[in-house]
Amino acid sequence: AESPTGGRSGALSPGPTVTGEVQKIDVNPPKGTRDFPPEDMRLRNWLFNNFKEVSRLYGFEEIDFPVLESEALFTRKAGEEIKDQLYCFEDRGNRRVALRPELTPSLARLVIQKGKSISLPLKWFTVGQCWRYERMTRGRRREHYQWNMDIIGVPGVMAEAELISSIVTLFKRIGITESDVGFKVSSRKVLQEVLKCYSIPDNMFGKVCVIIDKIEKIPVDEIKKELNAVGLSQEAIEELLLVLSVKSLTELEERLGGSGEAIADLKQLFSLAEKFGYSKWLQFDASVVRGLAYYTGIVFEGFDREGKLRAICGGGRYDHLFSTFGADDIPACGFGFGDAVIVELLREKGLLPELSLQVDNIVCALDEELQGYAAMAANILREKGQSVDLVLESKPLKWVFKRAARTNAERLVLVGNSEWQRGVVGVKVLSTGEQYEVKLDDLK
Ligand SMILES: CC(=O)Nc1cnc2ccccc2c1
Repeated sequence: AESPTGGRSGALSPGPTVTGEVQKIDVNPPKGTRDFPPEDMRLRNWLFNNFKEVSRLYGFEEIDFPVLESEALFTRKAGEEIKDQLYCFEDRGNRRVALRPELTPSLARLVIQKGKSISLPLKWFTVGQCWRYERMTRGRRREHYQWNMDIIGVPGVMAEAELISSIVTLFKRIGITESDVGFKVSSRKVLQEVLKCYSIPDNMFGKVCVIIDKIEKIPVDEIKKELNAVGLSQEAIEELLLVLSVKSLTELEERLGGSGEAIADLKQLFSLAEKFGYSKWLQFDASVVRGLAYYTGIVFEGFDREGKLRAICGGGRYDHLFSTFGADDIPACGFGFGDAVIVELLREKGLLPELSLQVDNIVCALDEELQGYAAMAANILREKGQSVDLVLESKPLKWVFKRAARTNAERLVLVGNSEWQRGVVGVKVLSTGEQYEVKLDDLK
């Protein structure tokens, strides 16, 4: 790297400048963010490739959109934490923008943008980085990656059943079973039916759900206070909390009566779970509401049965998100699956995969003037689809063997003078120690 005064210098320590010492930069990533050096990147790719393979198995199409969005996409007025922690700012064009805290609003924006030109149902997925800005306190991460799968245009709970099935498939692929995790399932229509009895206006629904989602995070008195503050009567609050503590569908039916949509949806979902073969993974839990204001129906979250970790994934139906963006409503449901909790779970269960760097060949010239021939050998191997780590400077053989061991190279290909004269190269199979010479063209 050229230092400002043209002297040679290492990559990180620019030489002295004309005006004096240059301040050494901070080599750590910004607060709350992570780097992915090779080893971490191998684990991330392993996880994301599983996400993508499951999406393919379910016939979903991959989409993407900018990490930067108009702030307006996320300014819902339901007291959500995701809005309080929005990573937003004014750009140089004085536009209010935000680093997306979730992916669903972008997906809805794209669906609306595509409008009539797309035929429903849509099955779209993406894996994207999401951001939040928390005051320096909690030292929590400010970014994570989420796998999202969404089905747009299917009103029936077959869509939710299909989505949960895809998550079960993911879990099985990475070695997680129903003894490790489960899904808590409920429907926000339960809350809706209760609130309707107390003539709570619809626009309060999202707010009430966001408050109730905190039921296991803050004291119940605080919940009552917040519910009271948004206008719920004492009686409504008591009834609500009672319904949320219901432990079974049967009990719920007794309480709500068997005619409501909530019961019908949940019964159908549990019977479909039977057919999909993942009944053992599901349990009804009336207290599950999820913290996003736009859910309107079935909601679910994946949890670890030891109860040590935060929700692994979560999702549900959001039939009115599109109208909040000024478009006609389209029935929709989806889920988000983060990249953090699942890794903690795999670590706990000793299921983290051993992913080592692997290269098929290390190719090395035995002396300087043979570099070009080493490049030719590398070229031939690469054209055959073989990976080659080409030694780019003249190095002692000891160094080459050390590197071959570190990179788990399959073979060492040595380009030597006398061999080259005879049109061959030396090959050493590192796992067996077998050595042989071979014509360049016969290298395979
Ligand atoms: C465990 C974890 O990293 N959670 C996390 C980290 N970053 C986020 C960023 C935006 C929204 C949710 C987020 C959640």
